[in-house]
Amino acid sequence: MTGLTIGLSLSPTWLRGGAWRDPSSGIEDLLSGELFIRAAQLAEQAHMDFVFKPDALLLKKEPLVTWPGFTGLDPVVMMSVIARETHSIGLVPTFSSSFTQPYFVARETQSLNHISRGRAGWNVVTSLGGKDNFVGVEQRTSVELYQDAQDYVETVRRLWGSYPASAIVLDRHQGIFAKPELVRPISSPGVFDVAGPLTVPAYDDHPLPLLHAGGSAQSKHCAARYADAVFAMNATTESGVALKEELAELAEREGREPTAVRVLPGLSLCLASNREKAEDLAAQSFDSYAPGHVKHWSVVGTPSDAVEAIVRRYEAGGADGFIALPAGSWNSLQLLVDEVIPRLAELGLFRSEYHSHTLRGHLGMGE
Ligand SMILES: Cc1cc2nc3c(=O)[nH]c(=O)nc-3n(C[C@H](O)[C@H](O)[C@H](O)COP(=O)(O)O)c2cc1C
Repeated sequence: MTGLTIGLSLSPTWLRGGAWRDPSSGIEDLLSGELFIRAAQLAEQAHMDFVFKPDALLLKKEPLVTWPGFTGLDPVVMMSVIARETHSIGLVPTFSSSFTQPYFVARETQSLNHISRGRAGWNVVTSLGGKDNFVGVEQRTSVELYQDAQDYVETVRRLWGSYPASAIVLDRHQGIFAKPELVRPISSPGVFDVAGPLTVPAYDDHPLPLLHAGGSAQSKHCAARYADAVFAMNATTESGVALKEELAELAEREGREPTAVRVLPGLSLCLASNREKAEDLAAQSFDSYAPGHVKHWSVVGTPSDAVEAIVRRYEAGGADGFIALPAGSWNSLQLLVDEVIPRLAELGLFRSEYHSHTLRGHLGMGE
């Protein structure tokens, strides 16, 4: 595996704190999709691997006084709109394995994969919460949630394969649409008694790339078995190195390559043309919410500071890339796109153009 993997979080971190109050923030378009189309188009301009939509299935009322908090669109609806306004960038919505049904998730993600012509992935989470919004969901321990998550992912993968791409014939002359003999019901492991087949044929005969976000021992076992990348919270290089080593060992035990699971820490980037301005921006935008909110790896400084921090961590083996969480203002995202990523490309650590138009292709998993 060579080069960085870079994703952009479409949780508008750059509008946090007081930043949304700036007249040019675009906050009015938070729910029209325009805000995220603009961000995704910028990410595509920098040839990033994917945009990724975190999700919450509950709303906390208190933060709404000062900023949007969990206010936001449904991930697949948002990604479907973005798919029509972009051409190459990967699209990774978040779906919980704790509350929703595998059939539903298999169908949504495979539909997005068609609409985007092979650019969809899935961020698997066991969820921050939301149990009370779903009928018939029991309280489960972390161990049970992750056991279910593994069965869930397995079921979704089998559903994706239940109506293979090769079943579609489209022979106008003979009037044959598909080969029903290739369409098969599935057997589901564990608690998910799902028969299939799916109504949506597979876009191609590969499973969609999986991202996973979590931190526990169970999460790492789940990632080692199924994930192609993890969205991690590694504030320090040392913790990133340790996570990479642990996942490499666990992946090998699962019969996978030690490099199969990329470690992508969240990287909070509060950028400006000089350090003083960046510090001011950080002070303004981080002021109004709880201290310690940036638990993530964080750079407050110039684009050169960001390049240096990224190169240092990558070369120390503490990350395979990062998920950008721009902070402070739109300008942090603009500087990431205009200065940080082109510099990484000049250093040979990132692509300077797309060589593929699918997410699998960007991740070097074959077309
Ligand atoms: C970096 C990171 C990002 C996460 N993103 C989400 C998310 O978008 N939606 C969600 O419901 N849960 C999210 N979670 C929560 C996890 O799904 C999980 O429920 C939680 O971390 C507890 O599991 P753990 O003990 O394995 O960390 C995230 C967790 C981490 C560490």
